[in-house]
Amino acid sequence: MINANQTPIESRPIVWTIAGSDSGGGAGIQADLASLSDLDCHGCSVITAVTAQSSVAVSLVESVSEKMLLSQLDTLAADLTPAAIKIGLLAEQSQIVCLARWLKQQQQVWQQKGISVAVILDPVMVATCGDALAKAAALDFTPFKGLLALITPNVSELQTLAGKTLDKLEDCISAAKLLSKQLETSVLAKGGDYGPSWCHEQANDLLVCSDVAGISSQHQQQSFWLSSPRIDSKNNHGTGCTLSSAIAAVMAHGFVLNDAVVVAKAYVSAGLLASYQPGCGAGCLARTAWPSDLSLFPYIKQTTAQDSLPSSVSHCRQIAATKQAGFIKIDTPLGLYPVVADIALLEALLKAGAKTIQLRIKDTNEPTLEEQIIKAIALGRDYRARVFINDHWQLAIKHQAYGVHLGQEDLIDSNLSLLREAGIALGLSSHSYFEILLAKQHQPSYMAFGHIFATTTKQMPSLPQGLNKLKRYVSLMKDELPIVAIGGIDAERLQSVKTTGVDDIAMVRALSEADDPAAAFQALNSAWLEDTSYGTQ
Ligand SMILES: Cc1ncc(COP(=O)(O)OP(=O)(O)O)c(N)n1
Ligand SMILES: Cc1nc(C(=O)O)sc1CCOP(=O)(O)O
Ligand SMILES: [Mg+2]
Repeated sequence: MINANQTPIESRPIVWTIAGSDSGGGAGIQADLASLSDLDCHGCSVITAVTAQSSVAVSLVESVSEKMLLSQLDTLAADLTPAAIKIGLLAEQSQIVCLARWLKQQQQVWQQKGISVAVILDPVMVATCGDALAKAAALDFTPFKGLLALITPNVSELQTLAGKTLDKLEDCISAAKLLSKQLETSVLAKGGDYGPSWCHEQANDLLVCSDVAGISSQHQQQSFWLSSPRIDSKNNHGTGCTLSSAIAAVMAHGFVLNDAVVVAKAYVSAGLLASYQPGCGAGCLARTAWPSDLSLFPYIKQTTAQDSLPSSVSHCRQIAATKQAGFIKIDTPLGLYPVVADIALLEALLKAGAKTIQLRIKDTNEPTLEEQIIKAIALGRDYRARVFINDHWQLAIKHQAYGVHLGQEDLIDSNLSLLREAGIALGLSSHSYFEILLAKQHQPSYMAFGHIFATTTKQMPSLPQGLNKLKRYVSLMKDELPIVAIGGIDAERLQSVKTTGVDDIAMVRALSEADDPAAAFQALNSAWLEDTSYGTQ
């Protein structure tokens, strides 16, 4: 049965896996294709090597010939253009050189056609049972320099690539950053395997971002710890293959790299929780579809100058829970939420019945800024409405506003403790899974997801999210806190936004550019309220 969030079969993005065949079925091409299909993609395969493998041993590895490798690549390229590529086992150095050369040429062809293809490399060297898969002890991946979106070594692979042991946390961080520079790619250094002492308690992966397309400038060239509780399962054969193919799948659906990593991590956690053992050795992960259980997603912590590891996940979650106590919980719908740039429109919309409204004055040098904020807060009291002040959190505290709306960039210069102590409600913007997880850690009163459709109101670094992404975000956050959709929403699009199950909608131009904003508000508000009951959509 197809659920509401599934992509129709005919519009599934194509993802290639270039990897080895695992006759045991738990890893390699077999795990990749199962994951790709489970995540609503059409998987194509380029087999690099055939392995005679079970869950307990690798008996034989035979690489395919260069002719066969290239023939598979050319045949696929002529017909089945990928949205993303995952590369797994490359059994010998000559395959690395051959594939990198082919990829370099093909990327130029795709670029000329305006097609962008993210390539994820999982530098597989050893099978879970401990037997070697690749011919050389240390493969050299430098031919892939500049061709990858992400490389995903585990600790032992990172050690091999770095040419030294990485017992100390600082060494591991430096090695990941160095690899990122050497290959000009983002790096996900996986701590999931039970390796050095710093990755015992939980699965801590280090994401080093390098020129990631479509993410906030604030996260560019930064590093993040992604921490998940360690799932104590011996059935972990194919974990790395599943993770990297899931990252490719999520990117193929148009999500940015950082999102793909956190969704794939949640997918792997869910797969491990439901894992099974078909043979005598390590069993394999279950395929459990696109994850929407928030507890499976990692806790994110940006690395600091000290590069300290986050304390345990439960400790981080406890801190988040303590913070939650401060921010106001919104228990009646925000409804149709106008965002306005002046007091006259604010008053007209309050008169028309708006119960939530935001004053958004972007010019910090506006001489009447404080005066307008004072007036907006007073009008909110008169009309018993929730008035949110955009950006100017100090003035909001000074004049005791109901709420403040902040973007994630605004958080750098704001003091959330002061806002919490002042009893002020907080709305936070999010533009991706990654930002949602970060925003959630502050336990705001509501979250706004945008921009759903193209907007001219504001220059956005990200692409419009569209309804499919909004649906995924809503299924992740529904019942956690109120979710507002913003960006390009108007009378025509209102019903389609409603079908995503989002709680509330915010609008700028649909009201400010209407001939009669008050009448427009009333018409849009009635359309929004029609057949909508809070929390049960
Ligand atoms: C309801 C709502 N959602 C999103 C925003 C955008 O906030 P932010 O990202 O801080 O951008 P600016 O509005 O400050 O340009 C918002 N204001 N309101
Ligand atoms: C102010 C704002 N913030 C957005 C976000 O995605 O964070 S989109 C947006 C503008 C929304 O304006 P309109 O309704 O005119 O498209
Ligand atoms: Mg802002």
